[in-house]
Amino acid sequence: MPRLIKSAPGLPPAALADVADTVQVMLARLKTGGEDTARDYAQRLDGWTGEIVVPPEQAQKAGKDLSDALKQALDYAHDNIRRFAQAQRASLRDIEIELHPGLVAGQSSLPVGAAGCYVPGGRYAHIASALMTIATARAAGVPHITACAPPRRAPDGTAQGIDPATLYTMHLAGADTILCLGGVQGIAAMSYGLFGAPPADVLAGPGNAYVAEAKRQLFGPVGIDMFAGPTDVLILADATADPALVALDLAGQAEHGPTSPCWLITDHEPLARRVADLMPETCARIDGENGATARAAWDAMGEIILCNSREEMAAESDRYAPEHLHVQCTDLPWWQARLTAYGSLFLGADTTVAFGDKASGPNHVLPTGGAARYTGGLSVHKFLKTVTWQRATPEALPALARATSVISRAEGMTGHALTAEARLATLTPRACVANES
Ligand SMILES: NC(=O)c1ccc[n+]([C@@H]2O[C@H](COP(=O)([O-])OP(=O)(O)OC[C@H]3O[C@@H](n4cnc5c(N)ncnc54)[C@H](O)[C@@H]3O)[C@@H](O)[C@H]2O)c1
Ligand SMILES: [Zn+2]
Repeated sequence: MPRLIKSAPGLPPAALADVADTVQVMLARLKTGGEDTARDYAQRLDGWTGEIVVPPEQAQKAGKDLSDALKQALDYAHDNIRRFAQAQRASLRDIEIELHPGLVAGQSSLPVGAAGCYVPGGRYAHIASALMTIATARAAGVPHITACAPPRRAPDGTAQGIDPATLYTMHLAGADTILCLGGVQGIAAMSYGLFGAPPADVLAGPGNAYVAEAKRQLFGPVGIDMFAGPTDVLILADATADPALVALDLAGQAEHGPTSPCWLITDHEPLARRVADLMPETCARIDGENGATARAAWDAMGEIILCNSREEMAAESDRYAPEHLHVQCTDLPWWQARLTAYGSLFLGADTTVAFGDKASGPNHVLPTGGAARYTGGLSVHKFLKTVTWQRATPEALPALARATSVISRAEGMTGHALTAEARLATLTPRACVANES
């Protein structure tokens, strides 16, 4: 049986009901009040009274004050993320099959007409998120991409436009319309087609509880990538792992926020104890407020689980179904073959989760809170529809129409039977005989 070396006391029950109620009221107001209501929320919640639509020239110009090092890093990350998404798209092949003589059916992947990409920006400037959603929608072939991000606050509290690096990246990744709008009002503007953008068919991108709840409530008339909660990470480490590096990887991801779970599963008790000892000083290595955030997340949400074997470790990991799963053990092929529930897998001590968060290629928008049991992360597939088609010629009709007629009558659906039988009636006796023989 696995044993807890450090347990997670958790947080006081979150006011989730409040978020749901707030979002419901906001969406209803935004639906009727449109752009005026969106502007009103932008002012009230984010202090923003400037233009909502950012012209492409302004987005491009936002790059001029960025350092060359940042622009090169963004180009590197964009190239990896775009090429990974393009390879996903290329892996999808249309199919066509002759099921019977005269009966042909097929399947194609078609992009949605318009995507809405949310780029979060309240606490941090999530520059990489712009690449993850927009470049992926572009690779899927979506003809119109709207992207929104909240205005940032200057140190004196006054609202300014979208963070310049984020804005530049939204343009770089290929957004057609950029809105300076955050939270529920941003999601609603993209979904309802405000400010000149076409209404989104799919909404994608991470965000805080208000953003996630707005997407959840709008789902139905509009598609969403997934419902995302606080980010989480799980590290699997054996006796060969470096405790200092494991502690740093846990603390580094705990920086996301005080509600972000970070778990360590190991079969080596000295490692478990050493990491537990190292965590406070490791969190303190992270500058300023972020160090305190990581420490709060570790204290409330961090867990260390000691298992008796690697089989037990793998089973326990699958039960957690983490968003990010980092294996710092020997025999990586064994782990890759064995593990079945994760958003994205990071194989080996050299492959830190931050690589995937920022620059390596596979998407960082991933299922949280155990949702990796039933879904993977954001990919071109979320912007594509798998549609089917079929064509029947007279040669197929005797068998096909008869089967349809018999099943329809057995179901009591006479109208359906009649439509099938009418096709049989169009056949010349010769065709019928030819097909029956
Ligand atoms: N899993 C991932 O792939 C991933 C990547 C990047 C970011 N994230 C997540 O994105 C989130 C970013 O959150 P954030 O808050 O910093 O930025 P955000 O952009 O998601 O939210 C900011 C907006 O929240 C709205 N808001 C704030 N308080 C409100 C209130 N009381 N009522 C109504 N609306 C309110 C404001 O309109 C503001 O514009 C984090 O939870 C982070 O973990 C996840
Ligand atoms: Zn991260």
